[in-house]
Amino acid sequence: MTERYQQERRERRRLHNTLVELRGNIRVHCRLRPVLPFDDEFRGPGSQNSPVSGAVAHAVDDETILVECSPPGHPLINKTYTFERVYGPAESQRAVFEDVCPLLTSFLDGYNVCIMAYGQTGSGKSFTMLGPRPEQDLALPSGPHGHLGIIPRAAGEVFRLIAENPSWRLEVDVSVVEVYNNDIFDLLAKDGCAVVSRAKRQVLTTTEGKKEVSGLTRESVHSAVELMTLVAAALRLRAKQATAVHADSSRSHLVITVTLTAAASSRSTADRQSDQSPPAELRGPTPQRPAPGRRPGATRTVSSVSPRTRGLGQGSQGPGGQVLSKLQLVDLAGSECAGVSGVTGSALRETSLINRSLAALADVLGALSEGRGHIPYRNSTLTHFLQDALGGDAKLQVIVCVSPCQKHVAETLQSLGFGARARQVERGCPAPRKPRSEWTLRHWDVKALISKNTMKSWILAEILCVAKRAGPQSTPRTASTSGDKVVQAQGTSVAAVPQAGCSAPHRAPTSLECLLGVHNWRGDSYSAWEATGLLQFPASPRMPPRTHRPALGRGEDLPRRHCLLPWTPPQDSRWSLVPQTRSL
Ligand SMILES: Nc1ncnc2c1ncn2[C@@H]1O[C@H](COP(=O)(O)OP(=O)(O)OP(=O)(O)O)[C@@H](O)[C@H]1O
Repeated sequence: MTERYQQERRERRRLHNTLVELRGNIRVHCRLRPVLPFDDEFRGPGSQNSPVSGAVAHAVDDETILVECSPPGHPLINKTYTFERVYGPAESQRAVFEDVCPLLTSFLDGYNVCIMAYGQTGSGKSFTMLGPRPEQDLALPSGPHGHLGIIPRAAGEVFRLIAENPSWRLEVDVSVVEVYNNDIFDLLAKDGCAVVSRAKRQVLTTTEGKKEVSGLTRESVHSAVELMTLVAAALRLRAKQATAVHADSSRSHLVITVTLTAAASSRSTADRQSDQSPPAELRGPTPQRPAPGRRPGATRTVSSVSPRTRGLGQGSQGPGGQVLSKLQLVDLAGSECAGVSGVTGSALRETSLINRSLAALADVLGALSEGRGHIPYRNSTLTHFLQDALGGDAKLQVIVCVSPCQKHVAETLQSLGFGARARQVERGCPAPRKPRSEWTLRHWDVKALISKNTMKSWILAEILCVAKRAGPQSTPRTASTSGDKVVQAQGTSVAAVPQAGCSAPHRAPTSLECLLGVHNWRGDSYSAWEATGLLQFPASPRMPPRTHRPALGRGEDLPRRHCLLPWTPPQDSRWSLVPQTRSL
């Protein structure tokens, strides 16, 4: 019984996440840290009767958090908040990572992804993102994984996914910056003696309107250990300060950006042109092997010259340097009440600038959730820098970290309010960076297609159903056939995606060509679908009568009822997916 209940909960959550994604919402998870020894001194009188000593915030279930206390001289607080996922104090780092792990598959699929931890000082942001004291442990990804945070696990997962597909030819670069006192510092920059030093940088806008940091150092990495070694070195430069709340408080926002680029290929142009099949992610050398002309650990710098006339992928990176996707991992500085943290002097100024930048972040989310015309990204360097992730096409995951203690209840309520507001934001469906002709049909791509193509959504929904039945973890393999990229999910082909430049006049269009409007719906479209062998009506008569078929031009839209109502489908005539017999 309990197992069935858990199963249904999981299914409900999965469906909810799908909905969140379809609506373009920001996913928000909440993590409640345990009461820790350093909290003892903050235990308040209103929390004495709490089931967990000193705790006033409780994870009621895996979607709900309750804050309940009666601070002296204040009205009773009894508030619940719901998030896509709530982690209780006993939940492991692994559990947190497992929920964000699918985003890394999206990153490899060509989506921009941003994972961000938000919360008050000492609430567990760095613990969640990095793990305990990562700057002291250089061998993170290969060491015991018990307490590793999201960043080292993500590094391991990215390289694991790449290694799973030896035909992919990618380069992975990493940059690390901190936003400190409203300025950006490059934590991988080296001085004249090749010693890593902090160098001040600026946010610029590229020709495509994207935000980039000028002159930013990007180090090429070929393994998770290499990546984490750089991160650990950068962390030693990050601004820290002991406060009354947290002895090791970060005073800056840390942003680690992992960039996936198509590496320059050693093959001739003719060779490349004769290769019909590879999607964008298959170009260039494998990440384990350095690209021709690039040594391991090579540094590249984003040019600061004429940022408006030079995109990130051009000029500084050579012909193979097309940026495919970016993964931003953000450990924000903690909000804090100066009275509680007891800071003075320069630390007080830091606190004020941290709070101001976090307030600017909340303002941006507020403006986005209300659909305002003007979004105040430029009110702070942090929001200006993260503009693409917040309002752009990135899949954004926010993890709100909270303390269970009564002393921090005001900050906890503020953080939970921030998370609730972030959940209200509705953006466009995240778009992959790759050209449409190179899309690989995957779980998320189909959903993007559904939202763009209402006419065919019912058919796409069928495809999605089959893809889902194969399981969210299934990674479809791609292969080349005569001009089509066939996508497999656990041995069942779900659709064929047209490749660029293969629209031979007499060739039967593939199902997805029809779905995408590449081929119009006149004439033989239905039988053409059958001819592909990918989608078919199992029962006879197979097609709607000609008079009832939609006569539409390319790209025209048709409400679903026109397809379905005039024609009564024969019994059991749902579109079925035919197992692919071609060898892949
Ligand atoms: N879930 C947890 N389990 C065990 N210990 C935790 C957990 N979360 C946080 N801690 C511990 O609490 C302390 C504060 O956590 P952390 O450094 O991550 O806070 P923070 O939110 O990053 O603070 P700041 O913003 O001031 O840097 C650390 O000693 C950390 O190891």
